[in-house]
Amino acid sequence: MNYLVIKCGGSVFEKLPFSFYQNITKIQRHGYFQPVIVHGGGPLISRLLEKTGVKSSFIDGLRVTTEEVLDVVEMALSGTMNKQIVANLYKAGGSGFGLSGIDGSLLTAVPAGDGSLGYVGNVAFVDDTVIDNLAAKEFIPVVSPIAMDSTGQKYNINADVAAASIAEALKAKLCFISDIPGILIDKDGEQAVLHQAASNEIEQLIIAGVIKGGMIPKVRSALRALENQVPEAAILNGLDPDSLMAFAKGEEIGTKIMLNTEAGYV
Ligand SMILES: Nc1ncnc2c1ncn2[C@@H]1O[C@H](COP(=O)(O)OP(=O)(O)O)[C@@H](O)[C@H]1O
Ligand SMILES: CC(=O)N[C@@H](CCC(=O)OP(=O)(O)O)C(=O)O
Repeated sequence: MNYLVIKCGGSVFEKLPFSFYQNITKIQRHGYFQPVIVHGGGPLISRLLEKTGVKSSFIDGLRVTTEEVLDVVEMALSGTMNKQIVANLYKAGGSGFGLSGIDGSLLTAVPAGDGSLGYVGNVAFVDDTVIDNLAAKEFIPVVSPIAMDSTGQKYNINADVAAASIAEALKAKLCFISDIPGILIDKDGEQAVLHQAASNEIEQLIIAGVIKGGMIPKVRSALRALENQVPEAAILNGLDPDSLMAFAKGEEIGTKIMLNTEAGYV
């Protein structure tokens, strides 16, 4: 199956035009790709945490996750966000199937980093047969990034990380739908979109503080995916109703993330 992994960011979710969902169903119906949606929901999680008085902080764009935070993350992602995306797809004529990384053991997690992030995980294994089975029935999988380890302990996976891992397993093209037109840099005192970004430039931009916060897991996950047989990765603007379809048709749009070798660096 020719998959396209579409990571839908919480930053843009509430502002996405209806045509975004229509385009996903068109991409499937016209046979461009079988879409797989992986979604975040950072702003909703933050709002719910604030309401319940639970404090959380970020390290390099990753939310430090205590047991209390994890409960809220799961509620927001696997509940509200996941089902709203399935409902939006339905209104656009598509058949979404909502699941988290826990369901069918789609994603197996391992703890991320040195433990200072709490219950934040990385993906050790993706059971792509779960996706294949849904796609064979013409469902559009809609995945929330919660996963278990081999003992059944749950983890909060950053949605960019989960999307990249799923794209790696499916060897699929990958796009990150966010609230910016791509990686923004300062050019002659004005903000400009970097249309292509290679590994070495990306690391320099992180060190310089130009790429920060939630953009860090996005670019790092994209680079890792490209190193693991993902053919293409781009950051697209969800507010531009044509960007997803343009990417699906092979046009260069947003920021194309590239490995150094691809970009001509040694
Ligand atoms: N150089 C950069 N160019 C564009 N956005 C950046 C950059 N550095 C940091 N960001 C931030 O990254 C955000 C996107 O990441 P995030 O908030 O996690 O979004 P999403 O929910 O779509 O994953 C942008 O809204 C912007 O505030
Ligand atoms: C570990 C980690 O950072 N998890 C994220 C999961 C949601 C997410 O990634 O949402 P966006 O795509 O909207 O950023 C979080 O708790 O916010």
